[in-house]
Amino acid sequence: MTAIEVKDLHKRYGETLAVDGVSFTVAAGETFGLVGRNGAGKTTTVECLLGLRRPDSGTVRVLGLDPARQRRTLAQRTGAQLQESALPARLRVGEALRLFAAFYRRPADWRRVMEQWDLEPMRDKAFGDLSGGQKQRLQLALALVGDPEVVVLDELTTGLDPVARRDTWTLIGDLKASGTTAVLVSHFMDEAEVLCDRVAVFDRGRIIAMGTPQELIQQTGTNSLDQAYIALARAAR
Ligand SMILES: Nc1ncnc2c1ncn2[C@@H]1O[C@H](COP(=O)(O)OP(=O)(O)OP(=O)(O)O)[C@@H](O)[C@H]1O
Repeated sequence: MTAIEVKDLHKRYGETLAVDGVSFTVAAGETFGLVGRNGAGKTTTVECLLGLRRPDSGTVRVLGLDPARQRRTLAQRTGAQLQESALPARLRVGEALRLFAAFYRRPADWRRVMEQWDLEPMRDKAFGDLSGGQKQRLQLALALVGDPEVVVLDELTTGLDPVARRDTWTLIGDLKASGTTAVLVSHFMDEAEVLCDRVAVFDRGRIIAMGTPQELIQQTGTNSLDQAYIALARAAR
């Protein structure tokens, strides 16, 4: 079953062509990675998946719905952690999780999610007083508290310490085992290699390569996704 279908997506901001004919599908239960240089169009693409931006042209379907027209219905079935999203500074960790859970008709147990993401010790701490990595962990927990069928995680482990990063990989592994479809945007190729079933490499608004990490490694005659990515990015210049 297909969870996400993107066909010939175009999005322009004034003079900037941010997304220039992107197409891909993500199967239900798949973990799909979007990698590529700064400004390559990854965030714009995921914002179109979530209905936060309206495509100029092309088709986007998530769980069979059009995000631009059915955003509220879709929001019940999706979760998202986006770059630089902020919460009110005084909102406490426990309150944020309880509040977000209440947005959903069938949420996960927010207390359990709080424990999973190691947020229990800072339950009564205000968002504004959290460290960068703690904020990031809270954002990830909030993305998952609705027990979504599709989750979009933009820069999954940016700002996390090495231990929190590995813990996050384990939790994403659990998510995968539970059958959740995940779209990960990442600049860490080691992470994409371990977590993603398939990866799309973005460059200047286009997908220049797509496949399993192993396929991309073989295609470029390299030994890791990191090396494969660098070879692909250089060849595209
Ligand atoms: N709201 C906006 N207004 C104008 N231009 C924008 C806007 N958002 C993004 N852009 C431009 O669109 C292009 C694609 O940006 P986008 O954020 O989608 O890239 P990205 O691949 O997610 O980058 P990064 O890895 O740096 O997060 C960039 O050239 C960016 O400057």
